Amino acid sequence: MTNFSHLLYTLKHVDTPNILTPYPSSLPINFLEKVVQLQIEHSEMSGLGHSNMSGFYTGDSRPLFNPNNQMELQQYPRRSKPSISPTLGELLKRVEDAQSDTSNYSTPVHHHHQVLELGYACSSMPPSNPFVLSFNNLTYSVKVGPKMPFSVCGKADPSPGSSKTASTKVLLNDISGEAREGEIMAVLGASGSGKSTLIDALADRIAKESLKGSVTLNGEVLESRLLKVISAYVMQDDLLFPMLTVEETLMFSAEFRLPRSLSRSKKKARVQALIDQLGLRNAANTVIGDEGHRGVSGGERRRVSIGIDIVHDPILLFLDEPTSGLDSTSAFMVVKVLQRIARSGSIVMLSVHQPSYRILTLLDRLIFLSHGQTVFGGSPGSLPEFFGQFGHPIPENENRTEFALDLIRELEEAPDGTKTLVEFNKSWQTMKNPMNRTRNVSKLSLKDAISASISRGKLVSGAPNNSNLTSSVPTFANPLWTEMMVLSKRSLLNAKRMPELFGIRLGCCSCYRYNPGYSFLSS
Ligand SMILES: Nc1ncnc2c1ncn2[C@@H]1O[C@H](COP(=O)(O)OP(=O)(O)OP(=O)(O)O)[C@@H](O)[C@H]1O
Repeated sequence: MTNFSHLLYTLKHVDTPNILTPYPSSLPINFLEKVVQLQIEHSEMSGLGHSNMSGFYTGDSRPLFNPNNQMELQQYPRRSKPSISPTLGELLKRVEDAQSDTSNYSTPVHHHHQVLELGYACSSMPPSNPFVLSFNNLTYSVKVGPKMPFSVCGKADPSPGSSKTASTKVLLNDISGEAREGEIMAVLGASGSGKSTLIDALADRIAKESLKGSVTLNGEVLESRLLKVISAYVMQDDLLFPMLTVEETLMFSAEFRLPRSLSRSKKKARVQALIDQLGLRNAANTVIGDEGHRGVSGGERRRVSIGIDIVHDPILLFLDEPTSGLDSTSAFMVVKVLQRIARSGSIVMLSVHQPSYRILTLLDRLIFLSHGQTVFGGSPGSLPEFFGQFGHPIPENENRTEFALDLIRELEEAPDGTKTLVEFNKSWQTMKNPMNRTRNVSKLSLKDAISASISRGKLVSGAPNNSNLTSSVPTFANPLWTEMMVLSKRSLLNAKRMPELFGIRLGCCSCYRYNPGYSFLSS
């Protein structure tokens, strides 16, 4: 068996599919060495070695995939305590261990895998100080109405009353909540309720100056640069190259985002692992496709999009409507993958329009929005109690979220709107959790928590272990020329497989180039 097929074989037979690659997109080239150093320090401190592998298999032992690498849909999720899934570094370590076990014992094999020698034994137990993302009193408003006063050369139109009728639209109004490592928090609400705006606000994708309130991770305000390194944002639209296969697409992402110091074979191994984790084994060699070319299904496409963004195993994962446009089975599979990502030590925040009952069972916390205000915040299990006490008990056998969303819509049409529900939610929150604002129980500082996370195999930060995280987070994993090369190679490969499109583009470029020149000459 070749090394590569052995890797695949082993991946199929390890107990969990949660295989994420632990290198962030924005790591410096020397980051790897820092991680190695940290890992060595960690293993020295904990005294852990290969012999501790046995403890590694505890936690959620339910397989996500069946032996044929299809996503296991029959195993209907039971609501239980969040379990821990190993990180990609841990899984690859297993693979490499398995490889060395089956190799010739008399020949010492020197795998250069110290990068992957993470504190894997830690995964057998949940981290005692998980990451806690808190957002408090988030308020965001924009100016709407007539255009900004006409400005010439940066000077505003001084005519009186030119901006008199401009009004302010509040998109988020005093939103608070808390999301924890290992959990999926879902933002629900009707169209236009502010779901995407909230996700954007948390992901630092709207102007900080216009956003009031605070977003903290483990009690510390998140700097934009640090957030970039430890988070990923998956957009609603899948912007993929149609003529690349799933495997090629993920490989280009790995080459782009993972540091140059990581060998190509390791990147390949990570992509293979990611393919299994995303349940894309059967589609690995299928092209993405578009209107003119048959390709992967919508659900597979969405999972490829997610894979591209999580190739670096982020701590925070934001997704804007990851299930939109998918049938219920595909949507469930996407959220199931997200649950595994969360269980590996991430916080997953997503917006969702109307989750099915099955999807609801995968979500840990919900926030319902109405016109930018919170009308419910809590676990899916507390929905019946909440609406029961509000005087609108959810009938048995009724989809809880559908009921809640229908009721919210009805209230929105009433003269008083959702005011009573907003007020009721506030008093409910105070009653259920009087210490709401101080529930951040993580005793670790953000820097230590990130270091601990790295030592578990989630290589999430480009910051050195012993430096000021917020001031020295580097931005890019690879130099510009490497990125340019990867992007060009990707475009060329796609164009080569679509010669007709390539010809049209070439024709257009020639026209654009020669037309102005010809006009200039003839004038
Ligand atoms: N820059 C802006 N200026 C004015 N209004 C805006 C701006 N951005 C968003 N809005 C409005 O804010 C409201 C919330 O938008 P948002 O996209 O967050 O809603 P949503 O709940 O995600 O909707 P959907 O489910 O349809 O995506 C909408 O009414 C939208 O029109």
